[in-house]
Parts: sequence; C-alpha cells; structure tokens
Amino acid sequence: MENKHFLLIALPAQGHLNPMFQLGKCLIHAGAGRVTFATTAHGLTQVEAFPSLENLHYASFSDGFDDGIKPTNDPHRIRAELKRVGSQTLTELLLSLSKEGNPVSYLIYTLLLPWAADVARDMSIPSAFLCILSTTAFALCYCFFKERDGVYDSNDNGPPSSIEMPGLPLFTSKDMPSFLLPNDPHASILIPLFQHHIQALEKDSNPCVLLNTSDCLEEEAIRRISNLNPIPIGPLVSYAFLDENNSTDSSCGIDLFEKSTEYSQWLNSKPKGSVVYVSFGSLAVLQKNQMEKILLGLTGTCRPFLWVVRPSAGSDDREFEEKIRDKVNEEEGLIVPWCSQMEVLAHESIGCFMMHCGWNSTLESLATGVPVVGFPQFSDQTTNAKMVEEVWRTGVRARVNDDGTLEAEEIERCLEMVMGGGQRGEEIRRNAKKWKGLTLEAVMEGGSSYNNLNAFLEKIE
Ligand SMILES: O=c1ccn([C@@H]2O[C@H](COP(=O)(O)OP(=O)(O)O[C@H]3O[C@H](CO)[C@@H](O)[C@H](O)[C@H]3O)[C@@H](O)[C@H]2O)c(=O)[nH]1
Repeated sequence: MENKHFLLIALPAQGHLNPMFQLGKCLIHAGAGRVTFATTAHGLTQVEAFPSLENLHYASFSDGFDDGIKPTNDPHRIRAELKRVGSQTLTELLLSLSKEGNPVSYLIYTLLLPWAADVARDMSIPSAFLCILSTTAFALCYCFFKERDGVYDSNDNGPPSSIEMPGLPLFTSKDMPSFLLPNDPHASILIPLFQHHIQALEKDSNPCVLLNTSDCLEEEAIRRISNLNPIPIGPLVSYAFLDENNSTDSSCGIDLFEKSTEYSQWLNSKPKGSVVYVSFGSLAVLQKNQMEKILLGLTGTCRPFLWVVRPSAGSDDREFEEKIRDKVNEEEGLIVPWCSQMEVLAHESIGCFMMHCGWNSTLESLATGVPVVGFPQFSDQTTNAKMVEEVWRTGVRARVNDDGTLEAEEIERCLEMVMGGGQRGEEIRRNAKKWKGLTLEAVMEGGSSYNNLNAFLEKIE
C-alpha cells in the first residue's frame, strides 16, 4: 500500500478543511502512502499555519478568483467559474504531479466540488466523495432527488412538507436542510450542486462515498443511501486533546483564523462542568439584536461563559463587538475571536455547548461528551439539531420566534434544563457520556470506522 498517492481537495471553509485534513492524517497514520492536500490558490494564502507531517504535501487549484475578489452579487457566475476553472486547473495539477514522478492514485473530493469526479473519471483515476454533512442531511437530499424528483409539494410554493426515513423521527420542513426549501436564498445554487453530486456518483460504475460519521451514530441514514456504497469512517475530528499522552499535538488542523491563547488559564480557574461554551461556527453572522439577547441570556444564568465572536469585516460591526466585549467582566465570561475548539470542549470545566449545530461542532460535542443547546442557523444545522434532541438525546433545540430570533429567557430556560439538577438534564448528561464512549470506540483500533477505513484502503489497487 505504501506507494499510493492520495489527492484530497476541499474548498477553503473551516468546516470543509477540518474533516478533510483529519482524513489526511488518518490516511498517513494508516500507512496509506503520500497525501497531497489541495484547496484554492486564494484559500491557501488565508491559512494561518500549515501543519507539517511526514508524507503530507500541499498544493492548490483555482476557483477563477485567485485574488479573492468575487462578484458576491452573482453566485451563479461564481459557481460556473469554480466548475470551469476548477476542472481545468485540477487537471493541470494531476498532470504536473504525474510529471514530477508522483502520479495520483486516488482522488478524494468534498462538498460543492462534484465536477472533480468528472475530472478523475476522464483521467481514469478512481475517486471518492467525502460527505462532510451529517449523513442524515445527505440522505434527506438523496430522498428529495430520488423520491420526489427534486420538486416541491404540489402547492407550488410550499416546502417539501416532510420526509420519512425508517427508524428515524419524521423530518418536517423545519428539520430539513434549509437549502432544500424553496424560499432559501441558497437553494438555486445548492440544489443543482447536490444533484450534480448524486449524478456524478451514479455515473461511476463503482461509486464510493466516505462518510464523516460512524455506523452507530447514523445507522438508518447510512442504510438509506446504500446504493452509493457509503463507508462511515468518522467522526473525523481531532482527538489529540482527548488523548492524555498527546495533548500538545501541534498538527491539529488548518486554521483560517488566528487563535486566542488567553482562555486556557481562565478555563483552569473554573469549577468542573460549570462553563457554557458558545460558538456558531465559521460562517454564521448573527444580527446585533440577537447578540444582545444572547449576552442577556448568558449573564442571566449566572454561569461563566466562553463565547467565540469572530471579528467582523465591517468597522461598524467591529465597534459593536467591542461594546459587547466591554460589557462582560472576567468573572462572568470571556469573549475570544477564535479558539482551539476541541481543546476547549475537552476541558473539564465545560458543562454545555451552545451552538449552531454545524456538523463538525456536533461531532465534536459527541466525541467530548458535552451536552448541547442548539440554535441552528442554516444548511444541515436544522437536521443535526433534530438528531441531537430526538435521536441521541444529548441536548435541546432552543425554541425561536417566527422571525427566527432567540429570546434571552429561552436561553436561560435551555441552559437550566441542560446544566441544572432536573431529570431531563441528568438524562442528557448521561446520554452525552454514553455517546462519547461509543464515538471513541468507533475510531479506536478495531472499531467500526477504523476497520472501515482500512478495508477501503485494502481494496485500492
Ligand atoms: O473558535 C472556534 C470555532 C470553531 N472552530 C472549528 O471550526 C469548525 C466549524 O465547523 P462547523 O461546526 O461544521 O461549522 P461551520 O463552520 O458553520 O460549517 C459549515 O460546514 C459544515 C460542514 O459541511 C456544515 O455542517 C455547517 O452547517 C456549515 O455552516 C469546527 O471544526 C470547530 O472545531 C474552531 O476551531 N475554533
């Protein structure tokens, strides 16, 4: 197996880079050979630091906007350029790697890059799609295209009212990936992209979908997409901070944001299970009045909190964020621009993760056994929040107003439910512990995901 060369490609978004990078690490640790990790040329310039590992190399392809300036008012042009220039420059990259004596034996691409499968097929290179959404969200998309031909209900403007998957609760429109809903601003871009993903896989005589999940977490959804040869190999999260012998793994991941360092000591000073960690991932932008309400809710609980507030581009927003920061004193909370999330979640002072239910953060909460208060924003986050609340029962989904805003009182109610002494909180904390055990079991030597990855590698010629 040693002389294989894997090319892994992902868009430069934190939620895409993290699982793909973890996969690269797993391949190297499994002795799979050489791994080249590629993202867009502009994306590469945004990376804070490149972890260095033996057998790991970096490269780039172009999305057509190497200077990073995109016509944001024309997403269709951005998508068309990504496909056109992306296909061309990926082909060039494959040819140049071959020319320098390192031909690629296997291509793994991730979300929003379905044309990569076409490039690989044209060059007779086998490929796999790494699904970085929850498998449940992906299976809902699959059902939407296969069983409903990608059309909404007959009442024209109505969203798909519900989708059933055996063994799982009913998914109604509020639980569906938001881009499947007709009024979603991203639907006109994402629906064709997902269709392209599924078509590209179906064109392949031997399709392969690597799933960032484990057998036990999403058994029913995995079964639902069995036609696509799904292989659960996750959760692809950084386990360095859960391993007491290896808590300083400097090659944790590829960060697009500069990490603060001030929180470690602050966390050390807090009692076990007392801190609320708050983060809404790398993409969501909350309205100012929502931030005010969150601050009110957090201070209202009288529990210490660590809140990640990413620095915004606009100066007006920066001023507002400064104001929020100034309102918080160190006794009650700490606001940081970015942190090492797995390090934080693995810290014994953390008692709850209030979050958007992005798939990576959801998996990280499961792997660390931290209970959740979910405030999903878009994409698969609504589906993931449903799974957290109703399937794994490791947290609650906060109730929002009709306009999607979350009130301070609801934040207090949810935090009290998850962290307080009531029966529901106890059950949630018990489940969180149980799923942590099952999650770690899957990725450890001999576990289902570990074995699945090795079996996948053995089949590659
Ligand atoms: O201070 C922080 C905050 C976050 N993270 C990491 O950033 C990643 C965030 O990923 P995720 O939780 O999935 O959120 P998004 O960045 O919002 O991810 C996008 O991509 C995901 C994968 O496709 C989708 O599930 C989400 O809905 C979509 O918003 C995680 O690995 C976190 O550990 C940090 O390292 N430090």
